[in-house]
Amino acid sequence: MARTQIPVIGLTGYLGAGKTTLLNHLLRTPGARIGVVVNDFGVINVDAGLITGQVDAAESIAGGCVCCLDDSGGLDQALATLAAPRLRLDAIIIEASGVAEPLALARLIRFSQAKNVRPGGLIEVVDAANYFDTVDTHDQPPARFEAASLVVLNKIDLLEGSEQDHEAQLARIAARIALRNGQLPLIRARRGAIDPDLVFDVALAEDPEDQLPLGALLRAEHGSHTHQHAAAVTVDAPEPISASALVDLLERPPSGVYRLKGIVPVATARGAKWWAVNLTGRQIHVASHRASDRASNQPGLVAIGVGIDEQAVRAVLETAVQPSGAADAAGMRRLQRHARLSA
Ligand SMILES: Nc1nc2c(ncn2[C@@H]2O[C@H](COP(=O)(O)OP(=O)(O)OP(=O)(O)O)[C@@H](O)[C@H]2O)c(=O)[nH]1
Repeated sequence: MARTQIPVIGLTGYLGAGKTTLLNHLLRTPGARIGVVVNDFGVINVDAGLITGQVDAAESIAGGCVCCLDDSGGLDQALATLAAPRLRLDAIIIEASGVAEPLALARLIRFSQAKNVRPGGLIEVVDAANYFDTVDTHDQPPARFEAASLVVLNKIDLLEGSEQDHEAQLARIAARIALRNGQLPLIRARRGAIDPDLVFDVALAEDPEDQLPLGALLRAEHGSHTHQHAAAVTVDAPEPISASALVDLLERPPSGVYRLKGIVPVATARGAKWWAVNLTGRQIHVASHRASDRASNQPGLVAIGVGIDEQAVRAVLETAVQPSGAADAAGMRRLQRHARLSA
């Protein structure tokens, strides 16, 4: 699938929750080309020292181009540099410091003027073993969960008591988070080991030919991580579909689906028009898709999530991609509105 726009992913979380650990895990994704913004801009204070070493290591290990900026420019400048086509990055990750304000980071990403990038969601890392001593110490659960698109309940190896106790503790945390944001998907992790498929697509599945066999070793190590695997459900959409059905799907994705993406033909009064759609959490990004970008693309949709009911998700996707002969003016207006908000 063509990646005309690079997802910019914010990594937030209370001090010590495990953001750098999770970032380093993502940086070990075989074949991934990840740009990391390590910059101080306003409220975002990145612990550049910690990441720089890892980024250097990831660059030589993964064979991917991992960029590390330490200029004093703003976020847009950093994103514009990283989005240069020659870098062919799969994703750009911004690790915010523990004291950064996730809502401010979400806004900065959302309103970035940099070209060729799109918001890729905000991952909030939580120390599950110390949740009520760190991030959630007041009457109300913190507002940061309103900005997040995925919560990683990290450090589950440190939960105390029996397995039953663990489940009870995690359920208490989930209930608190739901008070702020009932839509937020939660996944559990040890040492930030989440499935990278939840976060970005890797264009390069193989090691480059001049690569040391280190890549294969790393892949083996990576495969041994005990993370919750993401499941993907794919449906084809060879015929033009209804704009309303597409927008309904994006606005109300099936339960557990964290990402939804694809390229689909939409029925209009002037024939089929192509659209690239991307959903991360509840964040919708749609853009009309040029014919020249289409040659290598299979029209269809892919839904990704952890612990999803694959059959139920497939049924919802199949309903959305039902061929539609008629143009649907009301649906097109909704789609165009999302496109304007995405621009
Ligand atoms: N036992 C355990 N330790 C973890 C886990 N994840 C991270 N850690 C440890 O927790 C400490 C903090 O992790 P970091 O990744 O540096 O956390 P951070 O959120 O980047 O921290 P700040 O940048 O200071 O906010 C480190 O010592 C990690 O090794 C986990 O799942 N289990």
